[in-house]
Amino acid sequence: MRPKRVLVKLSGEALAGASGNGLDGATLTALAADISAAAREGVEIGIVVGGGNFFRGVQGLNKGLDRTSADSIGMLGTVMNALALEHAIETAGAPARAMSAVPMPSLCESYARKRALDHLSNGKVVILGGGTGNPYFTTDTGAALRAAELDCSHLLKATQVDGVYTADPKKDPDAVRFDRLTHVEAITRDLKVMDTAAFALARDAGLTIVVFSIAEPGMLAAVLRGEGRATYVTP
Ligand SMILES: Nc1ncnc2c1ncn2[C@@H]1O[C@H](COP(=O)(O)OP(=O)(O)OP(=O)(O)O)[C@@H](O)[C@H]1O
Ligand SMILES: O=c1ccn([C@@H]2O[C@H](COP(=O)(O)O)[C@@H](O)[C@H]2O)c(=O)[nH]1
Repeated sequence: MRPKRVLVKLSGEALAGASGNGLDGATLTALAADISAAAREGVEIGIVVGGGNFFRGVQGLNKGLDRTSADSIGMLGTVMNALALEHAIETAGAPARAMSAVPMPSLCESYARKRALDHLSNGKVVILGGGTGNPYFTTDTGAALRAAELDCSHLLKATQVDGVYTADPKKDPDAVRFDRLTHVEAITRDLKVMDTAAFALARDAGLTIVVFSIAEPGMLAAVLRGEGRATYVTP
């Protein structure tokens, strides 16, 4: 695979390193170095970053928050991650621009498709915070949406596991890994590595999803070369 433009869904939880919470400096630096190296190979890279290291909306429900407020807090977490990544990627040597789906102009640029496309074609890594900008969604769905509207050929899910399994491999030691499957199989088997809305949107947009572990250094560049351990979800 030598794509022109890709959308990476980067796990928020991965930014926390071993602590599992917030931002870990060494982890952020290592991820930024990988992203910057991949960008230097000439691929246009958009990133939708998750927020699992700060807050997921469902956690707020246990604290008595209503869903909309809880999701708003979750979206703010993803913008914090986008700002941290923007700085770390620029420090690693690639130009980067954070944009937020929730306008907060004193902190970063608001998301607009044509501006994002301009930044990408000018060689900037574009980091998209705020998911879709709406409650009741996830950053997986946001990633599928942005991949479709930014004309990306691939949605690369950079996460904590090395592919899609028959069940969550963190919980089920008997889970079996797929090298390849279709969007319809992922939906009908209810595989929770991404939510159903994200799989459905990716299927409708004809996007190939590549699921791989971002914990392994150099994996993003390897996946872009069509190498490395990953599961391919294809139409
Ligand atoms: N069938 C499955 N195959 C692979 N992983 C699965 C499966 N079912 C559940 N998972 C879990 O899904 C996780 C990825 O989902 P999720 O998007 O919630 O986390 P993330 O990538 O860390 O993003 P964030 O932290 O930003 O929310 C994996 O780490 C894995 O534990
Ligand atoms: O479009 C969106 C995207 C995200 N949220 C909220 O943010 C958190 C964190 O995102 P993850 O995808 O779980 O990493 C999510 O749980 C939602 O609460 C949102 O409301 N809308």
